[in-house]
Amino acid sequence: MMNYSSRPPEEPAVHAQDLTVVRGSRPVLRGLGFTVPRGRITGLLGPSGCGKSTLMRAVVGTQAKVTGTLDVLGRPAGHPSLRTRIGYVTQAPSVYGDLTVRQNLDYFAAILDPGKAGADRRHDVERVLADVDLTGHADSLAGTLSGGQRSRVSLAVALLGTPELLVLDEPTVGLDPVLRRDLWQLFHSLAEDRGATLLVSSHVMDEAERCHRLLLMRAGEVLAEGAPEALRTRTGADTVETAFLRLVDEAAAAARTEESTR
Ligand SMILES: Nc1ncnc2c1ncn2[C@@H]1O[C@H](COP(=O)(O)OP(=O)(O)OP(=O)(O)O)[C@@H](O)[C@H]1O
Repeated sequence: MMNYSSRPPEEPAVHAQDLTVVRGSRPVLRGLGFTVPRGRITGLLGPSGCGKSTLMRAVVGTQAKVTGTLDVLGRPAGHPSLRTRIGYVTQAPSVYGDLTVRQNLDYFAAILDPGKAGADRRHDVERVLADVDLTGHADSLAGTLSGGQRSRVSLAVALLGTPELLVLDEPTVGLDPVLRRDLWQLFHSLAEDRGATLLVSSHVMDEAERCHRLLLMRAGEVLAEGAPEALRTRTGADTVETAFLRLVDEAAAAARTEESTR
């Protein structure tokens, strides 16, 4: 299988220090420090509005008013050389409804690498169709697909360039359990067989166990990072959801102590 990453695995794919993002007039990410290891699936988990999409936008270089350090694949986030090395799938599927699935992929493949020979491009399109299990729908108009199928077309677009880093914003939202399981299997095969790094956001805590590593976020801050098992052990919890709630309580208690000693 194709290997997506040629870098040593010990260098993190993403390294953030004192990362702050202001949206409107308000800081929505405040002094974050974290790493995303290469070749692993890192889950970005936290409640709605805690800043997951903002953090992902900062990583892919589309977010304004970012300060602090944010290095991605060894370059500052947003560096032009990163464009072809990162695949980004937003929450809103970005495909043309009046083109078939294959036409969408042909179109994006041509934009991504205009110089590529037609046969190689067709090979790429067939590969990503198989990856997201849409070969049987290749000639359907994208506009006639279900929401979950359209999301998978967006994911296929992101896979066209064999990116080293895939940033997926809530990719399993609204999918039935079978499709969710299949997508997680694909994520694992991308990481384990091809060496890709995945940063996947979710506000569903039961997806946490499917990740190698977690960044737990709340209100613009990273509460904790580590493997699901380590976070459960550290907090004496049975599930990541309970671990998260204990970490929230711990953070609130620490804030009260700090307040009372001022
Ligand atoms: N365009 C904007 N202008 C100002 N504030 C914004 C804007 N977009 C988002 N925000 C604020 O930034 C904060 C973080 O939003 P963000 O979309 O990153 O959260 P999220 O964790 O991804 O939420 P969800 O899970 O609902 O997608 C929220 O408080 C939100 O209100």
